[in-house]
Amino acid sequence: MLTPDPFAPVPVEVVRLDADLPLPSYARPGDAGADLLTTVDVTLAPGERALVPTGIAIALPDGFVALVHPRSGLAARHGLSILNTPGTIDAGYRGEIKVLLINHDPTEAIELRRGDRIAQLVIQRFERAAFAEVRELPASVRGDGGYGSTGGFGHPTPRGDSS
Ligand SMILES: O=c1ccn([C@H]2C[C@H](O)[C@@H](COP(=O)(O)OP(=O)(O)OP(=O)(O)O)O2)c(=O)[nH]1
Ligand SMILES: [Mg+2]
Repeated sequence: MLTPDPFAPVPVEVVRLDADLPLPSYARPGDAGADLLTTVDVTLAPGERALVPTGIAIALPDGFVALVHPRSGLAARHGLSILNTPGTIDAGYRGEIKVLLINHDPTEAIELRRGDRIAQLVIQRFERAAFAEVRELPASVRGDGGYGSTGGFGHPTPRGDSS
């Protein structure tokens, strides 16, 4: 039986605004994230953020979104993250993809060089909601409990006992 290829690639048109740097690419087969590069040298002091250009602009098919995620290795080793993680690239956006990097390390600056891999782009399908106003929402087990209503690190506390 023919099974559909779950990894059939989604066609995405790309313009290289910086012709000397390569297209985004997947480091390993099956990876979800294609690495994005910085086109500029940038130094981030502890706590500092910067909007960093990647040199690419894309056109996603309708019904798809690209999400800009941090790279875990840079986060673990250097404290580098993305302030608005994940960044949302709308299908209709034709401008340069930029990454809002932030240095969470309390003491060390982070030095990035042009061509360094700073983030990864995950392409997904998404749903659009048809918002329908109602007077009252249907009942649910959770109700309006949130923000730790099930307890802390341990097992969830029984319902009605959030102390
Ligand atoms: O990390 C990001 C996030 C966004 N964008 C671009 C693509 C996206 O389609 C557009 C708008 O992003 P968003 O909707 O998150 O920002 P906003 O503050 O709501 O801006 P707008 O009013 O333009 O929607 O900016 C990036 O290049 N990088
Ligand atoms: Mg917006």
